[in-house]
Amino acid sequence: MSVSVLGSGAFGTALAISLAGNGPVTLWSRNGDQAKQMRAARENATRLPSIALPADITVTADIAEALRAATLLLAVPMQKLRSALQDHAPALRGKTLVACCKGIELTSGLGPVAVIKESVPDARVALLTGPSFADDIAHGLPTALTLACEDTELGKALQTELTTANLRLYRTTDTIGAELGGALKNVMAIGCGAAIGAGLGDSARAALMTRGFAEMQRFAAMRGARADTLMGLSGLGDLVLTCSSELSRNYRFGLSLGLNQPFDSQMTVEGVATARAMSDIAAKEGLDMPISATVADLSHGAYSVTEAIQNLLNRPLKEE
Ligand SMILES: NC(=O)C1=CN([C@@H]2O[C@H](COP(=O)(O)OP(=O)(O)OC[C@H]3O[C@@H](n4cnc5c(N)ncnc54)[C@H](O)[C@@H]3O)[C@@H](O)[C@H]2O)C=CC1
Ligand SMILES: O=C(CO)COP(=O)(O)O
Repeated sequence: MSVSVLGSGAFGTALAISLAGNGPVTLWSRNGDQAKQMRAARENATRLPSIALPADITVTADIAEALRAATLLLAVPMQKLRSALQDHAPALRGKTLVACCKGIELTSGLGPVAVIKESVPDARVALLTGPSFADDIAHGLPTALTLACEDTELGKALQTELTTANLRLYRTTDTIGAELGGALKNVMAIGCGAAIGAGLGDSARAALMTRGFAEMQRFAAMRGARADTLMGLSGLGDLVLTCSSELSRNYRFGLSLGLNQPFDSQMTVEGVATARAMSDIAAKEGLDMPISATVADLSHGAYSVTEAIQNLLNRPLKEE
């Protein structure tokens, strides 16, 4: 089997670097100039500077070249996934499409697996998610991720194909639970970053992580996820990583809110749109999701971090 990665940002490039240890990989960029630069410099200077691209990676902007592979990893931001698929939908028919993005689509309220099924109905769909920074993967540091696929046999084949020397894949058939863990932890990471940025301390962060996890579990259960999936790498594992490391862009975005400092608008911060999508859905379903709603409002400048915390602290007392 052969693999291509569509999307040459931080995560797509890191996955290609890791997979090149297994054999040839094609890394596709929609930007011809960027592909040319990466081919010449053998690095992704904007997203993963100073990390060499192994010789087994072919960088291309020619989609036909990338689509020769049977397995395609889709490493684009969640809010861009549908348009990326629509651009090439006829050629994607029958392919195995592995979503590598984390989020809920704002316009539809759907996760990546459902968006792929709608956009390319006869594709074979899976999801790769879990705690991992692109930088760590690209440096060959040990990482464990979840490969989620409703079809057990396809899941096993992909687990074997996409496991590399330093990237160990676990398998589940619960795509809903796996994609919601990855999507919702970004919302909580923004909240935790904001709390730390505003000087509220590590105890406040622990409270936000724990009560945020309760919201993740509530939301995932409403969508039909298995409870144990949320306890695994794709849920709790990624929540812990993202809420506690400044390598996370969602966490750093939160920090900037707490510190009242500007943030680079070119940076992919998936939790902003997902917080909005998640709290809109929760409101419709009558689910209690105060932290998510607060993060959604905070991210759009509705109030300050201090006001947000006061709102959360002043809620009626309840059982844990
Ligand atoms: N960076 C990381 O450490 C990790 C990222 N992820 C997830 O991977 C996804 C992508 O994130 P990054 O690679 O970090 O973002 P990035 O901002 O570094 O790269 C995104 C890439 O997608 C491309 N793109 C955007 N719209 C496109 C379209 N319509 N068609 C084709 N390509 C398009 C951009 O040109 C860019 O190369 C996100 O959902 C993120 O949550 C998951 C795990 C780790
Ligand atoms: O998903 C990630 C870690 O698992 C990357 O987090 P950020 O998108 O916040 O950088």
